[in-house]
Amino acid sequence: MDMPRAKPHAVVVRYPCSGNINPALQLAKLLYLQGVYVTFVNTEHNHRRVEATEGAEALRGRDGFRFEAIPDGLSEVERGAHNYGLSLSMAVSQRCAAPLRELIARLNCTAGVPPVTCVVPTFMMSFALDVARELGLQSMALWGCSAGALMGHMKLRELRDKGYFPVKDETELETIIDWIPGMPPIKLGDISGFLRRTDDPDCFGLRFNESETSNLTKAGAVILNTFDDLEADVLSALRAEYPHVYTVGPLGSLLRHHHVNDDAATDDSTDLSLWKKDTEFVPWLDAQEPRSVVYVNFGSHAVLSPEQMAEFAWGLAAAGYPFLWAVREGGDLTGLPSDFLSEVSGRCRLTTWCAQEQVLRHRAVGCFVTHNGWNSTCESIAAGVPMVCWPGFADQYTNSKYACEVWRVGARLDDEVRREQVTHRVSIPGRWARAFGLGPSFAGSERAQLGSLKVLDRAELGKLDRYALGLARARPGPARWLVKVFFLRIKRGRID
Ligand SMILES: O=c1ccn([C@@H]2O[C@H](COP(=O)(O)OP(=O)(O)O[C@H]3O[C@H](CO)[C@@H](O)[C@H](O)[C@H]3O)[C@@H](O)[C@H]2O)c(=O)[nH]1
Repeated sequence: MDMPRAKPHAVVVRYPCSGNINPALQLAKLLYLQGVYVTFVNTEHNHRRVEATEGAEALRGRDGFRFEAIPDGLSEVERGAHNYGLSLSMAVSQRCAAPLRELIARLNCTAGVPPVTCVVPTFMMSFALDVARELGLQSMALWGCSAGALMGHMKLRELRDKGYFPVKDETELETIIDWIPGMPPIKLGDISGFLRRTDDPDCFGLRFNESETSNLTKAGAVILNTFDDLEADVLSALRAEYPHVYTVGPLGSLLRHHHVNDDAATDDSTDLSLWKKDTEFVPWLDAQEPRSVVYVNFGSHAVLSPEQMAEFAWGLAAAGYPFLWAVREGGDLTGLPSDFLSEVSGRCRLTTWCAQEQVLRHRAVGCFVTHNGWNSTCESIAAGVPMVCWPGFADQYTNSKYACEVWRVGARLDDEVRREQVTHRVSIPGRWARAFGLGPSFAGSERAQLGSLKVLDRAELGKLDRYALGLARARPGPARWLVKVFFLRIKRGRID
């Protein structure tokens, strides 16, 4: 008599920075909703942080979805050091393989838990791909950034070989690179923020990104949190070189689709955060005019100097719009000029770490001043909110380039931020909104100023979201792969 087949069991291992937590959890939850047993692995440090912000209950998991933790290999001295991010990358890549092996062995001996069949690491966790190969397991790597950023990263070695970097001075970052397949002509400095490191061309970050990108080819499949209609050209160029590249995004949209259609998905206990999420801004937002609020949030890594804080503060103040500004580090406002808060009293709401998707989807929000982390970029596009872009490192320059020049849903700030430019840029979407009758008034002369910025309206942008959802239901395309091929392959053990 045939024994019933055990459920496939995916171990999702995410890089321990906050930007990864949402897409990795969304993917894990989608796998779970497709009947895959999921173990979601945090580092012990982040596991404790999530417990502290969300409560132990949030990590309890449920039948078929468990949370586990492995050490990140970082000593407390290293954790407190200035270059914490680099030490973390080094420690994770060199010291986490053994704990992961032990975890998989323990899971395989746990009663009621099906044997592990697949390892799903996020980018920068390629040690997990080696562990999978060693144990004879399938593997898929989640690239949490855009296809454009992946193509740029894939070309780092070639750029080095062709002598484009190390750059001698910053003007060379303006060099236009027009030979990367599928990509529009792009400034060297927009291909990856790491190329901007003129002081240390051999920096660990750049080398690590280079090697981790080429290690992606060790995975049975590389899955991207994007969708074909957003990045058609670069995706087809990528697939010509790497046939195992698949699009599964926007993961947030797909999950929302499940929330609508699947009662089992409505319990959202896999939505976790490393910071306590502020939702107290909601009544304040409710009281604002439609599309009148400028939302400012530079994600989980950016640390602004006091001078940059002052330029943003006075630039926002002069624009005259109400604004919601996330100032991290436990609400440390020491960087803000002392007379600033009294100047903007009543139309400024400060927060620390907020429920960003909720903010972006609120009718009062008309513009997003962002660092262009990929998740923020996708969330803004899906919510139909135009962006004012101020990228700071890594893939954020590529995302900003696409947002401003390819999709034309954003306007870029200079690297050296100036208050006048902040005022001007955040005003564009506001004026544009009024032009379309969404705000109180429109002065005809302003239309000319809008000419250079073709911002789509919220309804048009919302189509992107709906289109992605449509694909999930019926149409051939990226989400079809997620829903059908991906899961069937995992279930049948045919990822190769
Ligand atoms: O107050 C906040 C701020 C952010 N978020 C969420 O946190 C995530 C932030 O992700 P992202 O916009 O990608 O920014 P980072 O955290 O800075 O992301 C890192 O990881 C990304 C890929 O996952 C890269 O694209 C970025 O360059 C890198 O900085 C998003 O889902 C936001 O909704 C909140 O919920 N509340």
